[in-house]
This record gives sequence, C-alpha cells and structure tokens, in this order.
Amino acid sequence: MIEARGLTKHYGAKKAVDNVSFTIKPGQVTGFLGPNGAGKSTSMRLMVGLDKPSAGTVTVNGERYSGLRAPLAEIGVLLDAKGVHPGRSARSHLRALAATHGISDARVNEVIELTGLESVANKRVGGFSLGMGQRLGIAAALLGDPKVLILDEPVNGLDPDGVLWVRNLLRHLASEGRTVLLSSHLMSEMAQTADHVIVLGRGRVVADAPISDFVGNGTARVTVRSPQAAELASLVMTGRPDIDLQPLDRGDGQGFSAAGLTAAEIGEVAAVNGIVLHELTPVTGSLEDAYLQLTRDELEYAAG
Ligand SMILES: Nc1ncnc2c1ncn2[C@@H]1O[C@H](COP(=O)(O)OP(=O)(O)OP(=O)(O)O)[C@@H](O)[C@H]1O
Repeated sequence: MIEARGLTKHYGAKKAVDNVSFTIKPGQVTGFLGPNGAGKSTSMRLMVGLDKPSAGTVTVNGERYSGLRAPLAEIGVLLDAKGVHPGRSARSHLRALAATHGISDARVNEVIELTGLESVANKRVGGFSLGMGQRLGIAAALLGDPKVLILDEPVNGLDPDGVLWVRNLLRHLASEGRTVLLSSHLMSEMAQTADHVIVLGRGRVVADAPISDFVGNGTARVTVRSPQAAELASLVMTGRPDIDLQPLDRGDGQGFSAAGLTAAEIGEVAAVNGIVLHELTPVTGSLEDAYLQLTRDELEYAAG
C-alpha cells in the first residue's frame, strides 16, 4: 500500500506536485498516467525518498521510505534503468545490491533467470541495449522480493516479446497480493496491464478510478450508416438535446457517429420508421480516448 496525503513538491516557483492525495492498493496494478511534466516521476521520487516533500507525506506500507529498515525487501523500484555503473557486469551489479541487504547469491541467480538475462549476466552493463538495461532494472527491483513495486516506464525500449513479458510479470505480481505502481505513456499497454488508474495533470490528481470506470466515462459512440442517414439523425435527435451526433469522416452524408444513446435504441427508431441500415456498430471508448479527453486542458507542453 502506498499512501500520499497532501503531498506537495515545489522547485522554486514551480509546483511539480500540488497537494495530491491517493491510496495505491495491494493486489492490483495501478497505472500512473499524465502528460509530460505532470508530476509522475517527482511523485515516484518522493515515494522512495529521493526527494523531500515541500509539504504532506507519502508512506509505503505505513512507513516513510527513510524509516524502512530493509528497503529492498519492502519496495522494489525502477526509476532510471541507466543508473548503473557501465563497467560492471549485470551479475556484479545485482550482487552488490544484494550484499547491502544480506540477500543470497541464489536469489541473484533467480532474478537473472526470471528476467531472461542469463546469457548476458556476466557482460558489462555499458554494452547493454535499452531493453537489456530495462530487464536489469526490473531484476534489481525484484531482488528483495518486495511487497510494493514502483516502475517508471518499465516497457520503454522493450521489443513486443519484452512488453508482453512485463505485462504478464506485473499481472502475476499483483495477483500475489503485491502493490504495483506503473507509469507509461503507452495507452494500449496500460489498458491491458492496469486495473486502476491515477491521472495527474499539472501536479494534481485529475482522475483516480478503476480502469473500467475511467474508460466508461470516455466517449462510447455508435457508428451508423444508412442511405437515409439525415432522416434517421433527425428522428433520434427529437426531444433529446443530450445526444451528440457527428458526421462520419467519409463526409458522404450517408452516416453519423452518435453518443448518448445505444445501438439498440437507434435500431428500434430505424425499424419503426422503415429506415434501411447499412451499419450499426457500438464503438467502445478506449483508454486513450478517455485519457486524451481528460488531459486536453492539462498539457504543459502542447503542439501549437
Ligand atoms: N529537479 C527539478 N528541478 C526543477 N524542476 C523540476 C525538477 N524535476 C521536475 N521538475 C519540473 O516539475 C514538473 C514535473 O516533472 P516530472 O518529471 O515529475 O513530470 P512527469 O509527469 O514525470 O513527466 P514525463 O512524463 O515527461 O516524465 C515539470 O514541470 C518539471 O520540469
């Protein structure tokens, strides 16, 4: 469990994290989302004591990070996969970390195997690809068999096999009752991995919800094609100011996209009025749609 209460971090006049409160629960993967500069990395650094809050608190399993006696056994962290001495081998890096906590060589071998690093474990980290570096970062995070994992962009640089591997690993770790916090800008990946999302915008929490609720709040629409599209549109709109109708991109006047009513409702109006339908497709909102809609006003760095 990770708990933030009134957590705030200023850098000079800049409020990187602005009075945020949230609880990240065990037994699920929580996705940490937000535009560039929203405050995700700063929040993660505060969680693991790499920065001090200007105000408020953040605790891991009820303790501040600085109060943890064996941090590696409580919380596994991947914040910067490149933060490893390039002259060291992967194995010696992990052994050095293990030595600080009396963790056995057998556990070092276990995480090397678990992360698929056996063939390169004795090679210099300086020669590692981005993906191998990410795997080593994950191996280090898992070393102490922690109950809480915080991973900043863990799939960055991984090939599709690696991405799938991380997804399955994180789902498995959550199913064991661990707390897993994951940041990523890859919405499709997040949609498949996370159970719950916390979205930051300009240092504040702008959403904190189960992923199904979050996506459900986005725009679920129905695509309609009909040679009598205009007639059908006016029928379904009658007395329903809440309905949003948009012409389809094709622009031939033969269809529209509707939000605010179901495919069944449109189908029934068409049937009662003898209108021919060529298509009637519910389009479920995606995490990306819901996210983009929510964060449109939260961008610190936006294209003009
Ligand atoms: N050490 C620092 N000194 C000054 N400003 C900082 C520092 N660290 C972060 N910031 C600023 O705080 C804000 C939040 O940054 P942060 O890196 O936490 O965002 P983020 O959500 O992780 O972004 P990204 O998705 O780009 O990684 C940004 O405006 C950033 O420029």
